Amino acid sequence: MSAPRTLYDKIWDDHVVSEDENGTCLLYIDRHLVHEVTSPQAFEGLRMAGRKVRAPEKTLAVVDHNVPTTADRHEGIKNEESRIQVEALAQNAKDFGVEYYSEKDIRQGIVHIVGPEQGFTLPGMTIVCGDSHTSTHGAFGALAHGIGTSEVEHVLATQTLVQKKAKNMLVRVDGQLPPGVTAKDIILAIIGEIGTAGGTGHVIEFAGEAIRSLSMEGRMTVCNMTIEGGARAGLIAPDETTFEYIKDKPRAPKGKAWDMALDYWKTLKTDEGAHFDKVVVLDAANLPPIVSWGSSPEDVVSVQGAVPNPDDIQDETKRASKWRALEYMGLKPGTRMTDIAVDRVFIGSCTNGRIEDLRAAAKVVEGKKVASTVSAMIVPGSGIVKEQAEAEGLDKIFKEAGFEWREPGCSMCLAMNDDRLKPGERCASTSNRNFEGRQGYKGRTHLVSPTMAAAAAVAGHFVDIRDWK
Ligand SMILES: CC(C)[C@H](C(=O)O)[C@@H](O)C(=O)O
Ligand code: SF4
Repeated sequence: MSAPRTLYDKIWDDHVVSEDENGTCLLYIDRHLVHEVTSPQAFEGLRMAGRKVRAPEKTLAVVDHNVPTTADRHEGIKNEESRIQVEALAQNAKDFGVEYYSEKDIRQGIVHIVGPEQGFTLPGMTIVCGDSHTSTHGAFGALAHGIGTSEVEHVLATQTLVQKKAKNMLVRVDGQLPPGVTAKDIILAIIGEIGTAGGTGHVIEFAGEAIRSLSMEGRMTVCNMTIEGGARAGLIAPDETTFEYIKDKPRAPKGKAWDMALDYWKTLKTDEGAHFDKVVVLDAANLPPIVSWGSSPEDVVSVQGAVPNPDDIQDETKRASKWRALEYMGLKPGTRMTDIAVDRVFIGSCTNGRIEDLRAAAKVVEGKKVASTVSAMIVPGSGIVKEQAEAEGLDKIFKEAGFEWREPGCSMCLAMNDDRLKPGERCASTSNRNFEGRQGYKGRTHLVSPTMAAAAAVAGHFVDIRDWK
């Protein structure tokens, strides 16, 4: 009998092409997602070396970061810099024979929403993209992580990646989530617990009853933010929920190929007794809805809590950095989270821009109005999400409540397109990063779940969604 292995061990072992004495491996890559920000130099490198894309059929390109979300897309992109980046990807995809979803394609959207939606993301695969939130795809039991631009070039040219194996970490969330508490709160709580460096050097497998009970959308939210906990990738073993989600996706295997794939996918779980280098256990029943207060995703507190006092921190460097965060955020220790007023609300991003997120938010705002002091918008994660939401009438609910209903893209998740916070503006955001300037110069970001963001839009300040009527 061979030694028991983790899910990560299994996927890793199945993809090692070669290994040298110091443990550096060449790993086969099954799927490569490409967006306009991190690919131009990579394609240029290929062009200069006279190389081709090794496996165009395993590569998929889509524009997301730079596309405007307001304009009619047939009018073209007005912002010069954005237009150049978008056109470069279109040209590169054409020159190298890679499938490409342009801003006019219904399948266009945020790369991490598009992959799963198309069935391009499947269990047991190695998946890379020149983007840190590639960890999202780990929700399917795929080994998925972000790579840099020189690695993008390497994968385009060879369909392999040079990698050293990471350590195994287990995060188990036992029990059931209370009503009003979501996948977003789980992952914010985990990062609050382990810190932004807690997963460094590890691949995290998420397990336990609360994780098992999540939909695929919820699992993607959890894995999406694994990178914010410092880990290389996040993984959730595939199960019936996974298979059900994948079944009729355009690129999912069909017929006999489906049956064979399913047989393999069912082996993708950690063996009993497999070794984890680090283990963290949380109880779902104790989790509240969470709001971030600072400029790091680890700066989190229960919505029932208050802005903490950095003076309570022992470590001098950390204390100074948290004071700086409070100054940036324009907050004082002791302020109750529910007393913090917001100017903007952003519901979208690869963390929470999927159909289920929009359904949950719509339920909260139905028949209500966005506060007069707030400007709020909904940005579906893809054209398919947008279409589905409109078929269900969610757009009407949002528009009647006073939300803007936008075109798909990364939007205000990061200040790379026209959607930005103005200096000093405070935003309840369903995205994943709250660094200084992330949503715009001097903008103030509070990370929350879609239902918490929706409720804040109506109330004008944070509210405990568990009290919502
Ligand atoms: C622009 C891109 C390289 C970046 C990333 O790697 O994650 C972005 O998507 C982000 O979320 O900060
Ligand atoms: S939505 Fe945000 S986090 Fe996701 S890929 Fe786009 S910029 Fe990065």
